[in-house]
Amino acid sequence: MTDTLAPAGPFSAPERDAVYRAIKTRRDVRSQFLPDPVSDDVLRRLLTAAHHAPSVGLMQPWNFVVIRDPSVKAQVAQAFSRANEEAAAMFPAERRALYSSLKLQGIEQAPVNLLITCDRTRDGATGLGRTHAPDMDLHSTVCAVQNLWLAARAEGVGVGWVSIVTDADLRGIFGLPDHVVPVAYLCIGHVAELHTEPELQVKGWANRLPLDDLIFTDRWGQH
Ligand SMILES: Cc1cc2c(cc1C)N(C[C@H](O)[C@H](O)[C@H](O)COP(=O)(O)O)c1[nH]c(=O)[nH]c(=O)c1N2
Repeated sequence: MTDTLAPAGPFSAPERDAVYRAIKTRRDVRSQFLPDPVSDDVLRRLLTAAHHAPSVGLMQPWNFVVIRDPSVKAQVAQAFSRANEEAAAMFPAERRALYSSLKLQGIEQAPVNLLITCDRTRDGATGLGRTHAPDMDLHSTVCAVQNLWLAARAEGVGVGWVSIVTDADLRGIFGLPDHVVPVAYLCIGHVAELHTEPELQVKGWANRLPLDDLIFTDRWGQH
């Protein structure tokens, strides 16, 4: 392949603002999905964004299972309900009521669901960059999720990540072979409004931590 270099200076101010706007106004969506269909063109752009994520050794371990069939969504919704009941029981009583009041998925409301998987064998047992860090394929797949999530914000499309479901249920519903790991189950649909702060913050579950508390210098724990 011919090697070409492209200019790599900073974006123009409006372009830069747009990138930071997508980052800051992206939200996890559970309730705001509109019923409008997500066109094949939009979905293709989102999947293209995901597919341009960095990956260890250029492994590209992801696959994208696009789900529109209501009967498949219903199976995932049932799996969520089972796991969510178990989850609620794990919290101390004073947190349990708040937990149970939270809406934590939009599986059946969202027109499209997407399962993003990681094929752990795509690059052999030890691809470049995984010889001593075998989980880098999973981390790469998460990079793809985040690319999609930000691209979706720019498209006016909301994304909600549902992880309150067992791997075993996802494996069974989607027929995943053993070497394929379910990484992200996403609910996707157009949105007209988004919370300006994380919904879990609005509802009193958790707060964004001060950035300066999280920055260390030269050594973990050293401010
Ligand atoms: C790996 C992973 C897994 C989940 C999530 C996120 C991520 C990164 N989030 C969304 C999460 O609650 C949300 O990102 C934070 O509360 C911050 O809010 P915003 O994303 O900024 O709106 C999430 N939300 C939810 O309602 N049900 C869920 O099962 C999950 N699971």
